Amino acid sequence: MTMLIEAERLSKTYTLRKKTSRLKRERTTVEAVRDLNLAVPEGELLGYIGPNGAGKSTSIKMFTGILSPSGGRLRVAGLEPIRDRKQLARRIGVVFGQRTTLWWDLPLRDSFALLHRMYAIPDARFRENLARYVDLLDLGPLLDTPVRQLSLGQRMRGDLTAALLHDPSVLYLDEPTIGLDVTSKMVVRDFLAELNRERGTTIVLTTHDLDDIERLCRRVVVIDHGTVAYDGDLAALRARVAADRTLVVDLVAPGPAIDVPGTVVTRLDGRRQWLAFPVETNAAALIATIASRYGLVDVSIREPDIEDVVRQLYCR
Ligand SMILES: Nc1ncnc2c1ncn2[C@@H]1O[C@H](COP(=O)(O)OP(=O)(O)OP(=O)(O)O)[C@@H](O)[C@H]1O
Repeated sequence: MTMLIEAERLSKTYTLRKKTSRLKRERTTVEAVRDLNLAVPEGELLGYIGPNGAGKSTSIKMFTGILSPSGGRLRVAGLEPIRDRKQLARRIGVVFGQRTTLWWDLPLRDSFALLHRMYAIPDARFRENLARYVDLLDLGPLLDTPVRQLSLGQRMRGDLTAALLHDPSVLYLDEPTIGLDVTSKMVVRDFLAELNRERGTTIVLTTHDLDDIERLCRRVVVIDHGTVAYDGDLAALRARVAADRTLVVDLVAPGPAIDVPGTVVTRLDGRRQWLAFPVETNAAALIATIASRYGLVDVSIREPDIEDVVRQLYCR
């Protein structure tokens, strides 16, 4: 199996200089990525998820040759990202949901023509790819529209095409469905699934939308505190940590975390507390115990969903 991304004990430390007085500056360091091990084979559709500040963007910036690692070993498509970044640029595509790589004032068609030149894509291949993606993403009627006049969903379809015209082996997507309506999300997801299936493009997908993961990814890597907290399939992740249900409790007044054996408070917000408890626990008995010791106003039970699964993984 050919590995497209190989990271061994990869790390990145940021150094910050903070002004503490008029003359003094203090140096602090942030270990954004530490000892990260990851191997992504060709053709994978990988969900790369984790809480805010976990180190996802930093690691992806290293995978794409934008940031140099502080330590460890990294190869992408057989290249060393920083040393070989020009060669690497031809092998990868990047889409950021929050930003566009297209030229704001130019019609889509002209942005694509510029990319044709920048990547020196052979004419026939450019024409063939453009026709294919314009058809799949229904961009025909929009080719002469300036990017600034496109809706978010239309722009995302344009960005996906722009990232793929040069036939990259790996496509990195950062929140590709953020802000999109349900229909546009479906278009993007169907397109990515087909791209991976038909062309074998390796996809690394970062998203906070767990529906994206559920619908697309066979394998999930959870990053936490700069390192891999879980690497495996989604079903096994769910099985590993989803054995908990959540009791949402409203108390008469805010107070300390409820202390009842067999439960763990996972969240506390004013009068409301969230308690994780194993599926096999008798919920009625648990509620009765809490009611006998705390001033209870309301309770509800939530079955585990994938967000809980990830949150519980972090808690552990
Ligand atoms: N340029 C920078 N200088 C200093 N610290 C940084 C820089 N970029 C990121 N960090 C810090 O590194 C850590 C990892 O950040 P990173 O952006 O990689 O996380 P993330 O998982 O992508 O988060 P999010 O989901 O919020 O995008 C955080 O503590 C962040 O504050």
